[in-house]
Amino acid sequence: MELENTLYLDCGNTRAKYRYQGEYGVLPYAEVQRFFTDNQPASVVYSSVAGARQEITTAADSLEIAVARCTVEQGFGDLTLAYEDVSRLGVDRWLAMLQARALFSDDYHRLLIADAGTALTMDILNSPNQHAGGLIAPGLRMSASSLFKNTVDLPEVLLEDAPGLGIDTRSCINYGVVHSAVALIESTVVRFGSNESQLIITGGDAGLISRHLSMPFLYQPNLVVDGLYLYWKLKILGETTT
Ligand SMILES: Nc1ncnc2c1ncn2[C@@H]1O[C@H](COP(=O)(O)OP(=O)(O)O)[C@@H](O)[C@H]1O
Ligand SMILES: CC(C)(COP(=O)(O)O)[C@@H](O)C(=O)NCCC(=O)O
Ligand SMILES: [K+]
Repeated sequence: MELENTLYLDCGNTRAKYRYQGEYGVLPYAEVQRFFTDNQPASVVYSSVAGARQEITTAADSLEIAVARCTVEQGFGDLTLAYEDVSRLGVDRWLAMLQARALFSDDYHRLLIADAGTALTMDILNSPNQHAGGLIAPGLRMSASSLFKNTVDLPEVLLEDAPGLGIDTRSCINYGVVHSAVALIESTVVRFGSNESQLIITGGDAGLISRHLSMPFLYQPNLVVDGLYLYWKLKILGETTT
């Protein structure tokens, strides 16, 4: 499989993100077939937090495109994962860690990664090759919708920026949801970081959250899909050198 005409797809719980011929985008699952037909990638490499994705295998089969699926491997690239059963670790979290290490390969800091997608996850690398562990919390949209679903009187809120304390129900929900994520990220950095820590933030809600972070951070919108590209590059190079 070649690298550049390969379509890289990171499939999250909400939607897929792609990297193709150096470009990035969001791909709703309903549009996978059309995207494959229009672009005719030479091959597809994908990661998925929800098992095999039928939209991808069906579209690829119909156009005779080769497909490979990325799964978590303990020790890959010398990264030791904190999970005993690494098959339980979300592949998106793993790819984010692989890419974060690559970004700081020359100038190493303790790395803290926050991925604000459907769920909000964090992972901490104490040293380049050592995953210390992480956390999983509800994502912003999920938090807002759980308030709506589990109460009589709260409305469904479309999240937006939360500059100050709420002055009506919607703005109170907005503030509470956005700032609970901000507070979780900041407290995790304070607790598990060091003077040399680097916070990296990605995911669909990273923009909304990072506006309120009172500490330095690096925004990497394509962290996971770039990690998938890196994974595949290492896999291919590894395969050709052995
Ligand atoms: N246009 C959008 N469609 C869906 N989610 C969006 C959109 N814009 C922002 N979001 C937020 O981004 C989250 C999904 O982020 P994303 O990183 O794509 O998730 P995942 O990797 O879990 O599929 C949603 O839960 C929502 O809070
Ligand atoms: C925690 C997640 C739901 C996050 O998924 P996402 O928000 O990217 O859709 C996903 O990484 C997952 O299903 N993980 C498996 C459980 C674990 O990581 O322990
Ligand atoms: K996530």
